[in-house]
Amino acid sequence: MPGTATRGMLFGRCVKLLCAHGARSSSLSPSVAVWTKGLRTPAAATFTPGQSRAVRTAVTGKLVRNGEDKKAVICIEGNIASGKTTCLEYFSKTSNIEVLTEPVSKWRNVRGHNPLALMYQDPERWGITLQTYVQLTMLDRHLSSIAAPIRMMERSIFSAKYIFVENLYRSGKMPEVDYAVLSEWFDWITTNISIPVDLIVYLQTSPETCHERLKQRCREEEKVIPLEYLESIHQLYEDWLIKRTSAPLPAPVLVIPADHDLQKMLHHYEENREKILSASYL
Ligand SMILES: Nc1ncnc2c1ncn2[C@@H]1O[C@H](COP(=O)(O)OP(=O)(O)O)[C@@H](O)[C@H]1O
Ligand SMILES: O=c1ccn([C@H]2C[C@H](O)[C@@H](COP(=O)(O)O)O2)c(=O)[nH]1
Repeated sequence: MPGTATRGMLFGRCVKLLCAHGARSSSLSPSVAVWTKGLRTPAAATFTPGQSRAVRTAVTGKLVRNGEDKKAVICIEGNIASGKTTCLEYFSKTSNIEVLTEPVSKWRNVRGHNPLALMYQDPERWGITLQTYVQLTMLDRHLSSIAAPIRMMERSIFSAKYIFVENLYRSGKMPEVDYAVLSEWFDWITTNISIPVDLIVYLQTSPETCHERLKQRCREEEKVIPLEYLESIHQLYEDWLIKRTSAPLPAPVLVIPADHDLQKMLHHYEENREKILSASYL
């Protein structure tokens, strides 16, 4: 129909936009890899041996970043200050693993603005602003090219939506229209773009432990976080990853109790190393 963009055209435009942004922006990873829209029929695949970025197909019909879909993806999930960064730091010393921390520095400074601080000051006004940017930067993290065969990420686009957006909405701090717009974006992204996750490692802590560690870390924006906020986040994580009643699970879950002191946690990580890395054989 004249003047009406088809889903495919919109999709093509979105990819071009991503590429154009990557070419001139310093804040998101450059999107120079070849992208293909997975075909619905595997038999229709064209594959040229020897060309790692040749056209590949997927049975899902989703956009696939060539080559990256073969790599194992492990997401470390948990409450604020549960020890995710510390865990990633530990595994960063392992060859074959590339760790991708949460892009918190971007959330604290986007072109001179601090949406993280604004959200904590006035969630009703700035919740959508922060979470829109979180969604974009997490998507960028999921789609970035890495050299290593195993990608270990701090959180995911899924927890941004299922935990943080959900928490703002359910606590009455996000207007319904903001929630609807964010949900439309999230649904479009997850319907049209392949975001594979092979394993979720859940660092399970009590909200009290996180509150203590949060105070110890002393991040300026987070000084206003009360224990009740961490309790809500904890409950949402438990519903998603343990009770499995709230939202779809993108991958199997490995639970690691994480209230212990640092020494014991490092020991637990070592004990679970094989289980975690076996995600790369899946
Ligand atoms: N097992 C632990 N015991 C005590 N303190 C810890 C432990 N793990 C991390 N910390 C400290 O708690 C704070 C939050 O840890 P961090 O790894 O930054 O959490 P996250 O990335 O989940 O927000 C940091 O100051 C860190 O040094
Ligand atoms: O979707 C999100 C993800 C994170 N945040 C906030 C929560 C914390 O204040 C920081 C970073 O979290 P860490 O657990 O310390 O890594 O970002 C959010 O508001 N929305």
